[in-house]
Amino acid sequence: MTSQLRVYVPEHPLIKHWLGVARDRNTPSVLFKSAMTELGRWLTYEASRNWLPTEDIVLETPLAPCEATLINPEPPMAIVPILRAGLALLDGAQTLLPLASTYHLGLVRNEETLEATCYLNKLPETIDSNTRILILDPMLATGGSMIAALEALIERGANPELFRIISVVAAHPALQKINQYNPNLIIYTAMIDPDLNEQGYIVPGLGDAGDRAFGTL
Ligand SMILES: O=P(O)(O)OC[C@H]1O[C@H](OP(=O)(O)OP(=O)(O)O)[C@H](O)[C@@H]1O
Ligand SMILES: O=c1cc[nH]c(=O)[nH]1
Ligand SMILES: [Mg+2]
Repeated sequence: MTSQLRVYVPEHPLIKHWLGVARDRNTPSVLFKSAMTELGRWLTYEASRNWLPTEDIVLETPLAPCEATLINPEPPMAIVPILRAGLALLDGAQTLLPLASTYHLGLVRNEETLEATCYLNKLPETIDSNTRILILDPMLATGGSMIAALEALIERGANPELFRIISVVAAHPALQKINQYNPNLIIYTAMIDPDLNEQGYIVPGLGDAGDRAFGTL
């Protein structure tokens, strides 16, 4: 059996609500940023369900011994926001993963060729292959930026089986390209949109997520 990219679109009213707010062209930048924070929070919540390491222990309540399951703080964990737009998801993700290191990766698409280039790389030179890595980028359009990020992580030793990708709108062309690159990856997104326009923007999408989050339209 050949493997296939797993793309989860959680059915949650809060995710639908904040996606609607983010898509609306009349949403001002400050509210757009709040919507992204909330989407970062709830998509991370969904993605962490079968991903966070736990340990079973026995503790003492005030009354008796009791079995409990706690988060195991030992295995390394990292969040990689893809700047700029991925930064808008970071606050929400960090509230759920306070022990994770944050490695910033700045990528920008050339507006004509749609090729991504890296202008900031705060990844460590080597990454422990046991590191769970949450990659944040709200927009998966052609998929070029995400693949550049995946390559940078994998060449430093990270294990893609421990990655979770968080996006807000994922377009079919990006999903096809990521599936070709590595069909074992797992993506959590608020929505899958069908296509891109001639400028490489997702339609209907939500516009330029970086510009909307940081008020640079
Ligand atoms: O799938 P792709 O075709 O690569 O497009 C998606 C990328 O484009 C946007 O970044 P942009 O280059 O606009 O930078 P910004 O986040 O700083 O606005 C977006 O935030 C993604 O990183
Ligand atoms: O629709 C798109 C595509 C790429 N980047 C964005 O911010 N929006
Ligand atoms: Mg942008």
